[in-house]
Amino acid sequence: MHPELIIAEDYQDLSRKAALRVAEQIKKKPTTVLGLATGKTPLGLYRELIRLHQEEGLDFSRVKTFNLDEYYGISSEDKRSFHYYMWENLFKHLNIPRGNIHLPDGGAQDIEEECRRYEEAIREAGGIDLQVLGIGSNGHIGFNEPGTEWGSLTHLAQLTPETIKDNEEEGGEGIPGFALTMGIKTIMRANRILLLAYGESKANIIARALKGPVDKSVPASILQLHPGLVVIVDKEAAKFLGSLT
Ligand SMILES: O=P(O)(O)OC[C@H]1O[C@](O)(CO)[C@@H](O)[C@@H]1O
Repeated sequence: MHPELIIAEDYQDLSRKAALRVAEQIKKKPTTVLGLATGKTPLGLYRELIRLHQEEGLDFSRVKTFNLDEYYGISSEDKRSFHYYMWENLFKHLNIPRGNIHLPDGGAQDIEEECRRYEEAIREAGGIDLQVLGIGSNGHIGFNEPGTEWGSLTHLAQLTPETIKDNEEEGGEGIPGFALTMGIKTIMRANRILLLAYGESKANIIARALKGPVDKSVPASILQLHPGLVVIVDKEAAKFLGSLT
């Protein structure tokens, strides 16, 4: 069946199952290039990866990472930045060399150049082996909001009021209105994609993304066309998936 759909008991189970997939990938290919996401959803996965590193010796010394996105107009030291989030929630707990970690630079002066540089860095690393993805309540992936072109590469995106509101609920007031994000095409180029979602609030959008028409109004719906898509959701987020299960 396509995509591979795994329904977890709860958030902890989802996080463990996702971490096992990431760990398997790293064991199979120690030089794995991971695509990483921020937001609430991957926090449990990151905690579990830290545990696997600390207790079971999962080795990140040759792993490379590329994050999906970063807010525009704030520095990487800013506590609202995804640099800060990633450092605090994952990187500082692992044995990954700093030089192997990549995020778009939201403080870059020349945006177009920064976007080109980011695409080039992904290409030079050999492309993304496994991309971890969450889904926004409006179906966005990375910061590719509804209407984004399927052929988009890394670019400056304007966030919708809905996304700003969601992210302020998580990250506090004053979230920038723009971000640098991998494009839909950048994401679709990954060899494998691990899409994660939990909770009732994601049930509707997950069903539209996986069972609805492939349409730009739901950016995540393009994932139906990805041959290496693995979806891990908890029971609540799976509520409307019906016949897919
Ligand atoms: O996991 P959350 O917090 O629901 O966020 C969903 C998605 O929204 C973003 O944070 C961007 O708004 C993505 O990076 C994330 O995957």
